[in-house]
Amino acid sequence: MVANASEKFTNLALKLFDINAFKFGDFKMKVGINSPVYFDLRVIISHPDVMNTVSELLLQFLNDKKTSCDHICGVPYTALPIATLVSVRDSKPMLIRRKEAKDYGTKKLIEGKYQSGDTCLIIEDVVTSGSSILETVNDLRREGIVVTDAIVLVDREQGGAKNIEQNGIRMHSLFTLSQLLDILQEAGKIEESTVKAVAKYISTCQIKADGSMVQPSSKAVNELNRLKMSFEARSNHARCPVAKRLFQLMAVKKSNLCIAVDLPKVGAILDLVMKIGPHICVLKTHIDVVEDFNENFVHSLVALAEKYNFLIMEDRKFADIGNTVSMQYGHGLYKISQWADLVTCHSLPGKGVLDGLKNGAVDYSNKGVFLLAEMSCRGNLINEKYTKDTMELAMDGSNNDFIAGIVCQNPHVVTNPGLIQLTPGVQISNTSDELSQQYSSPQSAIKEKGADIAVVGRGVTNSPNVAAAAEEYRDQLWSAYCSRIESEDE
Ligand SMILES: O=c1ccn([C@@H]2O[C@H](COP(=O)(O)O)[C@@H](O)[C@H]2O)c(=O)[nH]1
Repeated sequence: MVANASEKFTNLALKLFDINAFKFGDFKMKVGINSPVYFDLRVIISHPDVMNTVSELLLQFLNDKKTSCDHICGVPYTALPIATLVSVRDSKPMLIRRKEAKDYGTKKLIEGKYQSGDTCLIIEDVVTSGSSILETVNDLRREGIVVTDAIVLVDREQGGAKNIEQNGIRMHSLFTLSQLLDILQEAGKIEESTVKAVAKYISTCQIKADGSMVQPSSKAVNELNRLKMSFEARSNHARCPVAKRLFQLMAVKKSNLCIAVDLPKVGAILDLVMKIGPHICVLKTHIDVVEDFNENFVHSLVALAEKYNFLIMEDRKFADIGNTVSMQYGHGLYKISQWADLVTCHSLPGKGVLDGLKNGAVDYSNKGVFLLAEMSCRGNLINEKYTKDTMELAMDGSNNDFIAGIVCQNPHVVTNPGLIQLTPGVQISNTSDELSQQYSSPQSAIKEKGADIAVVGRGVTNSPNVAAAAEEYRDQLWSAYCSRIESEDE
């Protein structure tokens, strides 16, 4: 069946969300204020079907508006490929505005064949203040080219249209931010609280063409800053059912403590879990260090998890091709998928590792994954690009019902309030061990590193009184979380 125009718009909006062309959370903007919504339409060049639809809808929109022109010019850089497609579809010659004039040859700023008095339509991906459009318009006008209209894919509704119109240019948009929010909410992709948070931000954060705020005194608050949100509120933003459950469990139990039970004997593990169970939200295992593993052990562990209301995470750090990971997760001696609510996984193999995990679970709707974006040990080889690419994988629309959170060490990695930051390397009395592990205090893990859940291993398991130690860590971590969400500072 062929989609009608309105279905095409809706489908495009949903597809843009799924490919991460825009996201919700806490993002630093050019104007210096953090925004709850961020557009990155550069990603669409990796999706020819999206490029095709965008150019088709732009052309249709322009024809409907009867906007005529001699040339088309995209604002560099993101809009350049879009403008190229529209130019080809419409058989309309293109102009390219260089960001800097060449310092050799023709030294031209505007490339393409034109004459003074020709008309040109501007194409842009996203408009905030409109300053990028105006820079392009000014250079075209200096060459005598007449510009009266600009079309953008998304208008963030932060004053750009007005700023551009004050310079004699009509601005058209395929989508306004409000329209996108409506479509996403209608499709169940975002919550009402997200829509409200964005609307509040937009109304307080109108921007002039020079980048300054219209009302500099008004405090634009980003209500989607996860570091300031309660776990209850964040449970509404979780796309992964296990993450939702974990947020709620943490709020009810007032615990953001995960204990790593890296002990070799099942008896010792079960004995410890009975003592620490009341204080933890997650119990983390390394099942392959257990010397006397047997099926009864995992049954007992699951029973204790039910009794004390915590989730079980197997820190397997899967890192192989999908087929191998599928077997490691669902089969073998440990049959991890049968008893662990959560597992950890390296992003190194890419999407295939997640597909493998999904394949290895009988029903992955009650399972979740924490992706490793950073590690706690000194000298680890993870760099910024790896961390960023890991987050792209985590945010991919096809995985977000399976990704419960991220293992990392700094507060800027997780921007989405629906994802949980898990931070290992926490101890009160030591700052390192002899094998490169690095520790921070419970307060520093929560308030400086941005942890939602802190992982404590030997800090508890080596204590002569594990129950008291667990209680101490739990109290310190929970009060650091309460003070983080209550404090006024950014
Ligand atoms: O970057 C990472 C990832 C995982 N871990 C795991 O956490 C615990 C830490 O134990 P401690 O005794 O508190 O050092 C352990 O199970 C690691 O495998 C990590 O430390 N760092």
